[in-house]
Amino acid sequence: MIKKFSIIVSSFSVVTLIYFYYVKKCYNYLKSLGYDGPKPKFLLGNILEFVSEKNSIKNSRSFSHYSKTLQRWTKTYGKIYGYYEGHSPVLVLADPDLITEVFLNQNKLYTYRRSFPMSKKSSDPNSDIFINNGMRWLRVRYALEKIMLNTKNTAKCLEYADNSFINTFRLQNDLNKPQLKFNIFNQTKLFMIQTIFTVIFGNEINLFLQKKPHIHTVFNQRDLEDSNLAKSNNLYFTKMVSHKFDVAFESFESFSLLKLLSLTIPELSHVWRLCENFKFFFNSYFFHMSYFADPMFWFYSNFIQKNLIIYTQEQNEEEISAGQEDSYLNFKNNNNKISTTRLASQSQNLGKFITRKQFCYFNSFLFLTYMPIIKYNQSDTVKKRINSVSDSMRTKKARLPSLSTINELKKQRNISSYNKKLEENNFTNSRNRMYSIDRLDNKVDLKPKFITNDLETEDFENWKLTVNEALSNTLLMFFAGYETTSTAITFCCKVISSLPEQREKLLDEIKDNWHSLKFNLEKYKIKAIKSKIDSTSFNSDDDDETLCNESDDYDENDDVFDDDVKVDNINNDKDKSRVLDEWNELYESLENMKYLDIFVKEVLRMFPIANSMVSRKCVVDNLYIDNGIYKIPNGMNIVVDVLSIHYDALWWGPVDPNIFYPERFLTERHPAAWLAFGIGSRKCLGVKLAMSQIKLFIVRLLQNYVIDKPKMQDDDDDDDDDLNEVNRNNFSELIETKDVFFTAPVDPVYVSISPRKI
Ligand code: HEM
Repeated sequence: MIKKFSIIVSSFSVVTLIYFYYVKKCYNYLKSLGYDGPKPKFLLGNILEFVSEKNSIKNSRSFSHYSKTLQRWTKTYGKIYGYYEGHSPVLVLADPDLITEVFLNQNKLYTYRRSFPMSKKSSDPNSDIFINNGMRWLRVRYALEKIMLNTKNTAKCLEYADNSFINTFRLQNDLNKPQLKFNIFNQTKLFMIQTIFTVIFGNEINLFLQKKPHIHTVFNQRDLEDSNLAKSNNLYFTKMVSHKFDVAFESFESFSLLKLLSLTIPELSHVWRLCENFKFFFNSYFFHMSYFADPMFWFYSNFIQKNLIIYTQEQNEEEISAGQEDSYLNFKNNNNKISTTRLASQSQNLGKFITRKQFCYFNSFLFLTYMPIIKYNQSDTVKKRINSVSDSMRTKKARLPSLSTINELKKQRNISSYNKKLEENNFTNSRNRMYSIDRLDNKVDLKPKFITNDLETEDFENWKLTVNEALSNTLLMFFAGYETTSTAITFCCKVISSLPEQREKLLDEIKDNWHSLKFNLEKYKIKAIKSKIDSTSFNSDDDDETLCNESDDYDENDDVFDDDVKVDNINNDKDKSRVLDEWNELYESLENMKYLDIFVKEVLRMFPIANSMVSRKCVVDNLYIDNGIYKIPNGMNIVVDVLSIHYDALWWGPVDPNIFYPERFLTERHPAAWLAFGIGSRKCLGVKLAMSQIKLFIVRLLQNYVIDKPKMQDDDDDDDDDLNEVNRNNFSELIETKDVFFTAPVDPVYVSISPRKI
C-alpha cells in the first residue's frame, strides 16, 4: 500500500517537475522572437497586473483594469510587445499601421478571433459567431449580415427603440417631476432590455401596453384585457431581466479560482470546463440558490433548448396526429392548456421566482421567435446533421472569398433552383411562419434562405444557419448588444449633462431636423408627459425653451394608448410601406445629423467599450509585418491596445486627446485609429444598429427632457468646481471605468433630469 502510494507520489512529482520546467521554458518564447514586455511571474504570467492597485481603481476584486494595464505597458514597451496569460503568450499591437497590416491586409486569413481556455470550440454545434472561426464563421456572418446590415431593417428597429424609450421613461412615475440626482445607467439598461428583446427576439415586450394585441400568446383573453397587470408585468419583467443580467455580467467578469486555473494550466481546460458545469449543476440543483446566478447558461440550456424544443416536438406530434399541421401558432386550441401546464411544471425552479402569469408572458415571446425555426427544422436527418457540424476551415482558409465576391457570385447564379427546392418542401405557402424570426424586414420572402436543413456542404450556395446556430446567435446578439449599447448611451448622457456647449449644439441640430425627427413623437411623448406635468406643481426655470409647437393641438383627455390602434390596424401593404418609409426617413435624418454623429464617435473614442474584443489569432506560419521586422508565429493570440491609440496625439491631435472635442473627426484620420467597433472582416456586426439606437436615444432624450449636471442634496459647490476643472483639462477622468470584457462605469452615473416644457 505504502509502495503504491510512494509510486503515485513520485510519478506525480516527476510530471509536476517536467511541467514546471516546460512552463519556465515558455517564458523565453516572446524574448526569443524579439518581443519586449512585462516580466512574467511563474505560473501566473502577467495576469495579476490586471488586478493590481497600480491602476488606482477602487474595485480590485475583478479583472477590472484590462485596458488601463495595456495602456500602461504600451508607454513602457512601445507599439508592439508581448505578455503572458499563465504561460500562454499574447501579442499586443498599439499602432494603427501594424493593425492595418494584421487586421486588414491579411483579411482573408484573419477571420480567427483569439481563443480562451474555457470557451467553446468553433466546431461545437451550439457555438455562436463570436467563437466561430474560419469557414464556419464566414457562413454564419454572411447569413447574419444579410439581416443586420440592411438599412430597412435598421430603420424598422428604430420603431421598437422609439417605443422602448417612451415606455421605459413613461412608466417611471418619478420622471414626471425633476430629479436632481438620477442614475441614468439604470434607465439605459431598461431601455436596451426592452429594445433588444423586441428587435432580436422578434416579439414585442410591450405587447400588453396595446389594447388590441395583434399576435397570439399563451395568455387568455381575460388576462390581456387587464392592462394594469400588463403594465406591471412589463416593468417587472424588464427590471427582473435587467437585474439578472447585471448579476450575470458581474459573475462573468469576477475573479474565480477556476478562471485562474484555466489561465495558468490551460492544458487541463477540459477538466476546468467540467468543474464549471458541475459548479453550476451543484448550485442550481442541490441548493436552488443561484438558479439565476448565470442566466446566460440557464436561459439557453434549460429554457430554450430543453423546454422549447421538447414542447415544440410534442406540439408538432399532437398537431400532426390531429391533422392540423398549420395551427402551431394558434395557442387557443385545446392543446394549449395541457402544454403550458406541462411547461410550467417542467420549470419548477422558475416558478419560485415568478408567478404563473409572468411565466406565461415570458414564454410568449420565446414561442413566437423560435417555434417557426424549430418547427421547420424538425426531422431526424436534421438533428443528425446538426450534431455532425465540422469546421472545415483548416483546409480552406487560404481560399476564403471576400464577402463582396460571394455576393457577386451569388447574384450571378440562378437562385431559382433554391426557390424551387423551397416550393417542393411546401414552404412557400407558410412564409409567414418565418415572420417572427426576423420581423425587422417586411420582405419576408427572403427569410427562409437563412435557415437551412443542409449542412452537408459548406459551399456558399447553401450557407444558412442551422437551428442551433439560429438559437445561439440570437442569444449572442442579446449579450453583444445589451451591455455595450446601454453603457455607450450612459457615457453620452454623462457628457451631455457635463458640457453645456456641446449640449446646445446637439439641440440646435435637433431643431434644424425637427420635421423628419418628429415621427411618432406626438403619439407618445407629449400626451404622456404633459398630462402628468399639468397635474403636478412642477415649475422649472431652466426649461422654458420650447423646441417646437407643432404638437400643441393634442387632446389632453385622449387615452395615451388609443393611437396604437392606428399602427396595429395597418393591414394593407400600402399602409405598411408608408409606415416603413416614415421610419426610413427618421433613420436617414439621424444619419444626416453630422454633429450627433461626431459627438457619439468622440464619446466612444474617449470611452471605448469592447476593447478586449478586438483580437485575432494568427493561423498562418510565420507572418512577417512592418517590412519583415516582426515575426508572428502560427497560433499566437493578438490583442489591440485600443485606449493608447484612441488617446495618441499623433493620431488625434493637434487638440489634446484628453479634451472632449468632436470636431476632431472632421479631419481625416488613420482608418485604424478609431477602433470602438473593431476593424476588418470581423468588426462589430451590430455597428449600424448600435449607432442608430444611441443616436435615437439622445434625440428623444433631449426632445423630452432637460439634462444637466447632478445636483447634490446639500449643493456642494466645491464638488462642482472640481468637476468643471476635470471637464476642461482631462475629460477622460470624468467617469471612472473598469473593464474586463466590457468597459463600464465603476460608480452609478448621475445626471439631473426634468421633463422639458412643450
Ligand atoms: C456601442 C455598442 C457596441 C460596441 C462598442 C461594440 C463593439 C464591438 C467590438 C469592438 C467587437 C469586436 C470587433 C473586432 O474584433 O474587430 C464587436 C463584435 C461583435 N459585435 Fe458589437 N458592439 C456594440 C453593439 C453591438 C450590437 C448592438 C450587436 C448586435 C445586436 C453587436 C454584435 C456583435 C457581434 C455579433 C460581434 C462579433 C462579430 C464577429 O465575430 O464576426 N454589437 N462589437
